[in-house]
Amino acid sequence: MKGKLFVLSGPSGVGKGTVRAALLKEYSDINYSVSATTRAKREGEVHGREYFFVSVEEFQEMIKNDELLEWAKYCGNYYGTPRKYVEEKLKAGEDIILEIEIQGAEQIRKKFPDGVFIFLAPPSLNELRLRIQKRGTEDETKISERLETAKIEMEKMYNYDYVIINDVVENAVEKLKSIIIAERCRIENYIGLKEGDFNDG
Ligand SMILES: Nc1nc2c(ncn2[C@@H]2O[C@H](COP(=O)(O)OP(=O)(O)O)[C@@H](O)[C@H]2O)c(=O)[nH]1
Ligand SMILES: Nc1ncnc2c1ncn2[C@@H]1O[C@H](COP(=O)(O)OP(=O)(O)O)[C@@H](O)[C@H]1O
Repeated sequence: MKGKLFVLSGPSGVGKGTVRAALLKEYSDINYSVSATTRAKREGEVHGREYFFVSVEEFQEMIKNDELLEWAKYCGNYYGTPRKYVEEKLKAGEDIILEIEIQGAEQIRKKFPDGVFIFLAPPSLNELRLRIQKRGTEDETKISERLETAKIEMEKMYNYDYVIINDVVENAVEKLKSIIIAERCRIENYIGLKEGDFNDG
């Protein structure tokens, strides 16, 4: 069985990282694709764990060499998904989750129409501002920029397969798990398999 591609998207500060980390604690059989970025490393971030932190030149080289499945410029920095890891895992029958912004998700949708696209939405824009402020990783100018971007991003919600409103983290994680369980049970996954091939417990 080919692996499934899950794409978690939504505005900055909505809680994608928080929800994804909680999911991965429980679902060790989902692989997280670490992105490349040109943005400055935040305190506590580790190269190869949160991101592969690269220079603009290195990022452009990756684009040129077709090493990225998708990439986007977001609030002044480049972000992209390394192709090799994702392709290898899917081919090996393992599931992958991408946590990316909206423009990147649109590119992935074109390349992987069978992917599962999940939009994480804030309870309100005001709550979104509070979350970004509380996280304390951006100054006021950057926060305003992200909030302006968020307004445009919210309009894209209807292009997704699922919407999860991240009111309480535990509830959002439960919903994400339910989506993953349901998607793994789809009849399409079993077409062409023989009884002896059923191995998902
Ligand atoms: N298109 C794309 N977006 C990404 C990728 N990696 C991260 N992002 C998104 O880029 C945006 C900014 O990320 P970041 O600077 O880490 O801020 P944060 O998500 O608010 O913590 C977020 O919406 C991320 O989900 C990627 O590989 N491709
Ligand atoms: N459901 C929630 N309720 C309250 N705060 C949350 C919730 N989900 C995430 N947060 C907080 O909001 C901030 C942004 O979350 P984060 O996961 O970094 O968002 P993103 O990855 O989408 O930018 C963090 O400080 C996080 O602890």
